[in-house]
Amino acid sequence: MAGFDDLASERSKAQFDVEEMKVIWAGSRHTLEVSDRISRLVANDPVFRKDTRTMLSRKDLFKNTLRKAAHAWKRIIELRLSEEEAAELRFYVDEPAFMDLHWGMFIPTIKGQGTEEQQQKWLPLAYKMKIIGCYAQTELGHGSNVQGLETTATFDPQTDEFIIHSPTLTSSKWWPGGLGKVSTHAVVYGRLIIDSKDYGVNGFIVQLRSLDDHLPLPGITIGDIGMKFGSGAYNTMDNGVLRFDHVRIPRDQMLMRVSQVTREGKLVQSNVPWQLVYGTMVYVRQKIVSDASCALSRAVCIATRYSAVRRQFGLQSNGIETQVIDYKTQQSRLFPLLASAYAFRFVGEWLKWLYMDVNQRLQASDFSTLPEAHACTAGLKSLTTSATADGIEECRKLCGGHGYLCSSGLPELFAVYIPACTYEGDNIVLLLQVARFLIKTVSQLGSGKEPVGTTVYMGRVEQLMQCHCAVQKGFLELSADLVQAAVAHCQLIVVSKFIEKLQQDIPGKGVKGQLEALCNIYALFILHKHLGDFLSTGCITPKQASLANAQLRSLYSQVRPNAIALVDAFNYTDHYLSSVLGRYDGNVYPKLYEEAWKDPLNDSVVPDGYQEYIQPILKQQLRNARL
Ligand SMILES: CCCCCCCC/C=C\CCCCCCCCCCCCCC(=O)SCCNC(=O)CCNC(=O)[C@H](O)C(C)(C)COP(=O)(O)OP(=O)(O)OC[C@H]1O[C@@H](n2cnc3c(N)ncnc32)[C@H](O)[C@@H]1OP(=O)(O)O
Ligand SMILES: Cc1cc2nc3c(=O)[nH]c(=O)nc-3n(C[C@H](O)[C@H](O)[C@H](O)COP(=O)(O)OP(=O)(O)OC[C@H]3O[C@@H](n4cnc5c(N)ncnc54)[C@H](O)[C@@H]3O)c2cc1C
Repeated sequence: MAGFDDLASERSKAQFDVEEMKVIWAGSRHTLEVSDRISRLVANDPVFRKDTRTMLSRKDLFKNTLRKAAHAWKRIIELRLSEEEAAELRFYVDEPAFMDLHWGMFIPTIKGQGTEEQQQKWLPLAYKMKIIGCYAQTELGHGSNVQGLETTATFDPQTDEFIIHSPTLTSSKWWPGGLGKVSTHAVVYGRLIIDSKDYGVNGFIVQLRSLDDHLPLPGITIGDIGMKFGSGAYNTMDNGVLRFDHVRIPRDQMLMRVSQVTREGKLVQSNVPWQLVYGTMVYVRQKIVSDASCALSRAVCIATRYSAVRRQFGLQSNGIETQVIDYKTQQSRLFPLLASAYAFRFVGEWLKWLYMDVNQRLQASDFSTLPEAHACTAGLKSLTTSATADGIEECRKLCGGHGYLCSSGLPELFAVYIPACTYEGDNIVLLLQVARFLIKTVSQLGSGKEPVGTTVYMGRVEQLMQCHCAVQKGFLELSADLVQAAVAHCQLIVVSKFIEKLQQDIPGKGVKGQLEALCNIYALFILHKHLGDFLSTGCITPKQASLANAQLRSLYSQVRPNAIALVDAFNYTDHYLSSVLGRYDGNVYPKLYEEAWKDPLNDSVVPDGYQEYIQPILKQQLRNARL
């Protein structure tokens, strides 16, 4: 039968050791073992089913998410899962929920911005989930412009408290995940006011709901901000709205690693840079880059398997049509995405290392690499999420009409993924940060300060000094071009990190060869996409451009027999993929047919509403016909 045979035959053609590639993708043999074990644990647990998610009402969907989160937490305790295993469990449960913000932002903020004492007080409560926290920064009126936040935290020396207040409608906190219905606490960002003087934005731990009956505490108005894009998708999350009416908190609930307010109301700055108030965002952006390769590889896995099963036109001598994966146009759309998934995986690994390195340095009061860590996390978050969002949509189109069905898994994946281009920093705003960093680096070239890290190449480009003079005349005027320059800088990082990966010891028959092909596809595809820029700046000649395109076509042919094995190496379970088109066994058509009958519309042969709305029309037509 088509599908079973097709994928089995594809797998037999692979020219490399798939099991070794799985290790490369996972990062290590140990990580592969953990991820494989936990993915099966989730797939075999009926509480974690997700096949009806897109058909549930918001209330049912949300309650079901609470059920899953509680069950996940129970399993984590019962099985004594390590932090690594718990994170894998969250990944395979595959459902955005309040837990993400509690573990992913609330706890890291206390760790990064709290003093030792504050950590000792709050972290044990948070780790045991005796309190549940979220990250309340964005307001109705300001998200990107953090320094424009309006919430106030005014010090009252009489009582040794801060008074947290929302002075305007636009100062209402708006968007924080987990806030709407679940969180008992939040890190709230607001303007520190002492003696009528504004000292800018700082973080404060604020209790929102009673730990007894979950009702909002006095002075607090709180709720969910409403349905978001798509069915299922991010609607499992209670993104919330929050207003404060002169809510009092003890002074020691201001996060005081960066600056402290004394009992007398004096502001004392510590030796750490004030930018550490933005530290959680660096951490989460780094995480988002790692996650981009997961979302993209998932879409690519579905589209690649389906492209090998789907046949259209080109009747062959044996009487069967051509697999759509054999069309060069399909390959030229699909294989660059396959290469991007691998490229993002490796740059994500590197970024994780960079983040750990900067953290270790921060502990030792070395703040020198913070600007680069900020630029890299901001830029790569922007590049990888934009490419992944576009890539998922391209995979939907690569699957033709069936890609539009929820049962393909692609619509929900797209809907849940696209806010990544906005949250944790709008992608254009973040690229402007990279542009500023690049301009600053260029401006220091003449002063003898050698560029380091990802900007080391700048020391070799003489024309850059002239660029700097031009940019000095108008950063805002040139910002659209500067954003392109920032993207180019980030692409260079992605390609360099892929090349560095290839320089490592890579065991397994044929594995290195496949990765080299993918690396070359990624680099040449980027060149192809921006051919105009490369030609107009004289970086390459027209002859080189045409050679590069010929090389790209030949690389597609090289990857073609290995395509299915390259997506098998992601080691995704059918539960995780949740796609009829991407099934491991390729049994697409019978399952698509079966799936259709599960739709609630098919519960009855004659639909609800027939007698009210359809029958009268039909009868009317009958009368008109008689007339
Ligand atoms: C079903 C359940 C299962 C249960 C299982 C349970 C187990 C769970 C286990 C694990 C789960 C873990 C899951 C983790 C997942 C985490 C997912 C999170 C999801 C994300 C949700 C989204 C959250 C958000 O969106 S939060 C809000 C984010 N907001 C933003 O990003 C705002 C963007 N704006 C800014 O960052 C700034 O305003 C700005 C940078 C744009 C501008 O800043 P500014 O006004 O101060 O101006 P400047 O540009 O002048 O900057 C000044 C100076 O600072 C430097 N700078 C800026 N930013 C930073 C930084 N971040 N770090 C360091 N330095 C920075 C800048 O370069 C300037 O420096 P100069 O030297 O040039 O002065
Ligand atoms: C699903 C989701 C979850 C979220 N979770 C949280 C959370 O848990 N906690 C939290 O605090 N926040 C959260 N947010 C908020 C999120 O961080 C902000 O929406 C994000 O930072 C973008 O800010 P904004 O909405 O103000 O966009 P805006 O800044 O209003 O952007 C609108 C447009 O203006 C452009 N723009 C803005 N400034 C500039 C500039 N200087 N130059 C050029 N163009 C510019 C942008 O590119 C964009 O096109 C979440 C958002 C979403 C969508």
